[in-house]
Amino acid sequence: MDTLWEILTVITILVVGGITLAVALVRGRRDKHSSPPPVAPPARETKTRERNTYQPGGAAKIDTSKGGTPPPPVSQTGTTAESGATPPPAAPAERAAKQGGSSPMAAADTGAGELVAPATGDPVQGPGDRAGADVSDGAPADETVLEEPDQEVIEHPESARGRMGRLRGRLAGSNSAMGKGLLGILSAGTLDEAVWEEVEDTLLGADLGVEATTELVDNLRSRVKAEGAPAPEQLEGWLHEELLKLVDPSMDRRIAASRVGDRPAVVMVVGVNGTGKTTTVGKLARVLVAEDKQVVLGAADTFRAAAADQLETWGARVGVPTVRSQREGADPAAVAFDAVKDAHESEADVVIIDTAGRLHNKVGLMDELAKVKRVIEKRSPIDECILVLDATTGQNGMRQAEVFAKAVNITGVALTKLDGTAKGGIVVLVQRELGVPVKLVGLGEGADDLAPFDPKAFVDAVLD
Ligand SMILES: Nc1nc2c(ncn2[C@@H]2O[C@H](COP(=O)(O)OP(=O)(O)OP(=O)(O)O)[C@@H](O)[C@H]2O)c(=O)[nH]1
Repeated sequence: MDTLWEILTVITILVVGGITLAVALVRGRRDKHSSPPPVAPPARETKTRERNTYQPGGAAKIDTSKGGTPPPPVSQTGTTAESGATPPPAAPAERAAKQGGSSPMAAADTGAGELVAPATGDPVQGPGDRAGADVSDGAPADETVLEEPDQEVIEHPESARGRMGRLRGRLAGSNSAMGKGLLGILSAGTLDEAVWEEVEDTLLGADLGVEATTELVDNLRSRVKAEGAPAPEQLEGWLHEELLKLVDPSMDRRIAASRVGDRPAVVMVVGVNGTGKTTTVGKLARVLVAEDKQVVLGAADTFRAAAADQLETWGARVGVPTVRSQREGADPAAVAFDAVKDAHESEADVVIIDTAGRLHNKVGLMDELAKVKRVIEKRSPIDECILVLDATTGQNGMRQAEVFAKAVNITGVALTKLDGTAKGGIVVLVQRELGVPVKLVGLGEGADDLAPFDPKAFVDAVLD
């Protein structure tokens, strides 16, 4: 009997133990399931960057085919861009490894030459020479952010088509004084030595430059000599022809803003501060958006924080993203590099890089621009380098142009503030001195007051 009890007790203990174990196991599992899940890294938000859907009415006038092999079809659904909040910056070391270069950039402050601010004539200066403090060449280390525009507030920029026609009044307003003056002098009576001198003075006063002035007057004199005293209309016709010859309609004024093979076109914009550089980049973005181009802006003017804000605002108005640094004084080459990278990844048509126009001194600025150029070229060739010149600055502007041309390979000029000067002859002077065409002209402060330069419309406006 005792044995029976013992067996029953053992069985009971085993059963109770088993049940307890089972309950504990079940609880344990439940607890495991109800515990908070491990914190997963935030999913990378991918944002579809939609193509700007604005369709310009009629054929756009600006020719953006330069350098562009026919663009491969770009997905209409757009391409992905990294989260708008945080950029995709690779770690500095990773970037350095990828890009190879590591030699520190030499300090650039040699104290040599200064650029002069166009409006004030003051030396342009800043708090320090950033180039001297830059990180290693080719290893951009500053964090950049991609500022995606708010798609709901997109403006529809005016098509470039016929802009110069609309803006002709502005051009004529200040420059037709020269044309009228010339026609007045030439039709006043006998074409003697005094008249030709007066013609020369008028042309020189319009910043045409000595060489072009002499050429134009010599040609006119030869025609008069060969064909006898002309009627005023004939003389006007000759003047028109000779001026047009000087402006040179044969120059290639296309802007490289179409995809080149399987990559975006890269446009770098340089110029002294105050010439209208950032404004021109913003206006150019609008021109390209009006032509249904997918544009990315790079705010590599990190010298002044407000410049990046200004650029971002221009971009946001037309749905164009801006790659920028939040830090004033960040490495501009890093920003430029990341902008080009973003444009590649988002399969944009073109990336436009705004650069600084002011540094401690000329040498520092030129070294920085040369570095920006070199670093961009580690990722992509530069297809266009546009120098922005203020038309009102005359010879000073020309000196600036020569300095910039030594640092970077200028491929075209944007001549701003032509609305506010009677010195339209600078178009000819710039082209001759630099050997590159004026491609764009700024004719006002309005958002759509930038026009592709049209030699005939220009000469018409001057002589009408
Ligand atoms: N009248 C006129 N004003 C212009 C034109 N283009 C630019 N401006 C004005 O010139 C001023 C300077 O323009 P910005 O674009 O800030 O010049 P910036 O060269 O970028 O100068 P920083 O940012 O200081 O380097 C602004 O007030 C513009 O509105 C133009 O074609 N005509």
